Amino acid sequence: SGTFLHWMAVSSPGDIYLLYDVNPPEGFNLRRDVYIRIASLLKTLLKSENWVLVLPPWGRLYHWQSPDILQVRIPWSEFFNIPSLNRNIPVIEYEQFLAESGGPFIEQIYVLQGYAEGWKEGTWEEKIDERPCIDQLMYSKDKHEYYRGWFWGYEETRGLNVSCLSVQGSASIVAPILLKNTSAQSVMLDRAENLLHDHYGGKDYWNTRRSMVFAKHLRVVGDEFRNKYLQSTDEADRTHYKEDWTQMKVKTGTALGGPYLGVHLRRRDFIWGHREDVPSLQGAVKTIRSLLEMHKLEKVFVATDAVELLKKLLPEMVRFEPSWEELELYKDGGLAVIDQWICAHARWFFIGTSVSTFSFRIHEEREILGFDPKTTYNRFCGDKEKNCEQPTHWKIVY
Ligand SMILES: C[C@@H]1O[C@H](OP(=O)(O)OP(=O)(O)OC[C@H]2O[C@@H](n3cnc4c(=O)[nH]c(N)nc43)[C@H](O)[C@@H]2O)[C@@H](O)[C@H](O)[C@@H]1O
Repeated sequence: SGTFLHWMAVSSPGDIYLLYDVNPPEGFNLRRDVYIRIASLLKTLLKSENWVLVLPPWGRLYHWQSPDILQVRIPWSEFFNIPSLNRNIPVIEYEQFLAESGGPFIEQIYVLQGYAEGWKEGTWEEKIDERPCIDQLMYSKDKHEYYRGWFWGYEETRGLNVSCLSVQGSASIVAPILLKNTSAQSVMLDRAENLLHDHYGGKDYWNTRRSMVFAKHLRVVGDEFRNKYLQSTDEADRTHYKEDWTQMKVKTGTALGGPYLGVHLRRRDFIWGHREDVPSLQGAVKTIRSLLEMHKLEKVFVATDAVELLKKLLPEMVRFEPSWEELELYKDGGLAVIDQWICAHARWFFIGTSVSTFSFRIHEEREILGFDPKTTYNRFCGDKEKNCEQPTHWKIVY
């Protein structure tokens, strides 16, 4: 329908589709990071040819274990605003790719991998070469010689060709191969997390990051929660948001935020291996209580993946607790977005978990909203951590 086209990039015959996927165990916010790297590659490709990025459907993520809801084949529009993404690079959802390309085939799949020989110490060079596959392929040929594999839960999708690329370098290093070595109309890069950022924290990085505007329905849920339980409104907090990210340029320090402390406490697979930089629950609660006292705050909003254990130690914490209907509607990904959105609006201040990309994405959201960096770049320290280095401040390049 017309409305549908209006929301998507309008691709034309002759466009080449770029698809990608990420190592299965990686989480939501690490995947958002990989999107930024791929967007950078797409910008490079667009200088020579018309490419369109096909957004890899969300699903079957290791961390999304809420029972009784089917979390597979989730389009990006459930979590992000597609027109905003499109103001940065041309993107379409997988369903649109299927409709347009007329068949369930991806012509060329490149599985990205490292070099079997590793790299020589002291010499870093960017390189990419077609090489034999090192690990066992996650694709297998069926009786028609088509490749079957995991295509985001789309059982009918097949690959026509699979080969491996050893790569050591940033995203755009793949561009020459995609431009010269292939006549395929659809190319997929699997294990795309093997590519590094072209320029982490640069202008292109930030343009792509700013274009990742959360879906409106999730922002509205977060805003209503702020208003109802945290006395926080954009009016009073000076956190006016513009849906058109190209117009969103706030002077640092102008956002006030709502009268609460924002916390992201990552536990689960983060405490395996007894990491020194992650606090015990008791340690974290001690820090939270002293922060509340220091800033004379009464309320603390907590985003965490360790709810039950924390409830006993910090009964007064405010959390977004979805009803079953809300969980079914927003899914684990939507709840992550809502948690992040609320943490991003805390006044004084936000404290996250060391090296968690979930926390990093909150830093960036606060940067976009215009918070004073002092209120943002804080993390919990391990109980016995000696040098508890705080997160780096990444300034937006407009
Ligand atoms: C150990 C590594 O950790 C990396 O995670 P890290 O960067 O923290 O962050 P993410 O890549 O987002 O993965 C963590 C996942 O756990 C859930 N989660 C964690 N904390 C919260 C929270 O406070 N609220 C809600 N609603 N959900 C939470 C959420 O589904 C999120 O996608 C992973 O990406 C890697 O794959 C690996 O597992």
